[in-house]
Amino acid sequence: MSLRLSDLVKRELADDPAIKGVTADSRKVKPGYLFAALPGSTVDGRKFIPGAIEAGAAAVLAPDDVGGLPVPVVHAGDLRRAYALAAANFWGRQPAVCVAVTGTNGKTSVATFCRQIFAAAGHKSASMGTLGVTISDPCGPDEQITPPGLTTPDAADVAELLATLAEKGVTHLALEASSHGIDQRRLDGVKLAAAGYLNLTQDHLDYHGTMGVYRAAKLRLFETLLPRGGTAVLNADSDQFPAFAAAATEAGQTIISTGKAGEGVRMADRLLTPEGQRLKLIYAGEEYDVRLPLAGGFQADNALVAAGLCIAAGIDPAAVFIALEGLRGAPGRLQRVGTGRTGGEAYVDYAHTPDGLETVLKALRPHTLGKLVAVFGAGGDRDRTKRPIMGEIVARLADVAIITDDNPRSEDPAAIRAQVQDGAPDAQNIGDRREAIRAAVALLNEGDVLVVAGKGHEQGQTIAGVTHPFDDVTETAAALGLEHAHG
Ligand SMILES: CC(=O)N[C@H]1[C@@H](OP(=O)(O)OP(=O)(O)OC[C@H]2O[C@@H](n3ccc(=O)[nH]c3=O)[C@H](O)[C@@H]2O)O[C@H](CO)[C@@H](O)[C@@H]1O[C@H](C)C(=O)N[C@@H](C)C(=O)N[C@H](CCC(=O)O)C(=O)O
Ligand SMILES: Nc1ncnc2c1ncn2[C@@H]1O[C@H](COP(=O)(O)OP(=O)(O)OP(=O)(O)O)[C@@H](O)[C@H]1O
Ligand SMILES: N[C@H](CCC[C@H](N)C(=O)O)C(=O)O
Ligand SMILES: [Mg+2]
Repeated sequence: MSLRLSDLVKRELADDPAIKGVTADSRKVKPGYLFAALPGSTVDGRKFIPGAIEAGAAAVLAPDDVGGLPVPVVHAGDLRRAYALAAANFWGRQPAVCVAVTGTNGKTSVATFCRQIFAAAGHKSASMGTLGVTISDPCGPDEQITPPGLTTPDAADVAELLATLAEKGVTHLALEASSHGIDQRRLDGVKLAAAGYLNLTQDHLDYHGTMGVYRAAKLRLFETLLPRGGTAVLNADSDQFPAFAAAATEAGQTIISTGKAGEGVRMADRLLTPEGQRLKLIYAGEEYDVRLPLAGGFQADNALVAAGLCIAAGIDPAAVFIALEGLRGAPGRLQRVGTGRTGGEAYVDYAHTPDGLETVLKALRPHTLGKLVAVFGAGGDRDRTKRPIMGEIVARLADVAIITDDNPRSEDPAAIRAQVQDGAPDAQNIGDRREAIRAAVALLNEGDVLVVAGKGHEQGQTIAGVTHPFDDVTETAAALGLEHAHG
């Protein structure tokens, strides 16, 4: 079957060429492609129309009149949405059941939990997000089909990946909806059965400007992306829960609220155990006693949202709660690395926001008989206003704070560290991350706990536009004198 431009943009067209692909990047255009000329945040895609046509573009999607072109031009007010819908129409197939999750922190954890629960219930499943795309086959090993990249990929990549997953027999997909991704319409072509909301705390103000605009981006998942009749799974313990519940109600969705204040999946009790935690959950009047093999109250919050999404996706609730007992944490999220030569435990975690740091340090405190040591930093070319707040939180909640570099990107690393230090005047300041990790490990004794925060699974340190290989787990294990990190 050959698709015409009119099939993609759903309009009657006099000039209706066959379309062979859809992209917003002129460098990816091949003969017969539809090129979407998106005015971006750094360059104006309209600049690349001549190059795209030279490369063989058969049609152009543009925001306004771009003047006499030799190929048909389709205009759209909401161009990014039109681009996402055209890509979805081009690629066609999607896994039968897609669920999405948003929140400042915890999206990757929830997406990987959903993938595991779906697989435990016998479905070929996948997750898409910060860690890339991973498929779980109930009868075989996991398969990673794309490496880590954007949390929510470009709309054409999303459409192609969904078609690839459906082709591979994946029936259940959980995807991360970043605020950038929702705002830039990267998910507008995805047919969602359910959507989850975790929390809204400070991050990304460089992009959104204010918390109100940031919140509006996340609300759009419920206002626009999740259809009427879909299920909204909402963490009732978040202070922003009322706004998300109101949006879901307004949009005609069923709500499953979760957490201590939840009425859908309610956490009636939580007990710390050496293996993780024991949860008493109430769902539809039934009580479930769940041994969650993960540390940290935040992982219980994430597990409940994942459970709600899987129930909304049609999985038998009893099977969902049993599956929680087999969950593995996402790599680099409160991942235990090992024990120091003179005792103490070291963890790698991905906390890179004020609330993430506060949450992980509070989660580790009950496991710390001695001192709590934190190595952390803040990313360059990202929200600057979060830096001193992150410093203040670590200075308050850890016993030893060591500020180091975390992807300074194009910024001066020492200037970023100084901004973090504004909130943590007494913290040590060691720019070189390897040296900072070694200094922290050297402090460890029996009963102490170290968390190396901010990079989690990342495999590189980006300095002045160059990414140098760097892995917190490997570096921490080496500093501990271990050959391999223990899980
Ligand atoms: C600020 C931001 O989100 N930018 C993303 C956005 O870029 P943009 O639309 O502003 O693009 P631009 O660079 O101004 O270019 C405009 C247009 O010209 C096109 N172009 C450009 C050059 C050329 O030669 N030819 C050409 O056609 C581009 O493909 C684009 O369509 O769309 C691009 C394509 O999808 C993304 O690669 C790019 O991500 C940049 C690299 C990025 O770093 N994004 C981060 C901040 C991000 O999106 N993070 C979120 C959140 C993570 C979290 O939750 O913490 C994520 O989902 O990963
Ligand atoms: N529910 C939660 N509440 C607060 N903090 C959390 C929660 N879940 C995870 N965290 C913290 O945030 C870190 C990142 O978790 P995760 O990768 O699951 O979040 P994310 O939303 O996918 O992040 P990103 O925005 O980079 O994609 C964890 O390592 C932990 O420190
Ligand atoms: N998705 C997040 C990841 C931040 C990870 C941290 N290591 C950093 O570089 O700031 C972002 O792009 O803001
Ligand atoms: Mg993520």
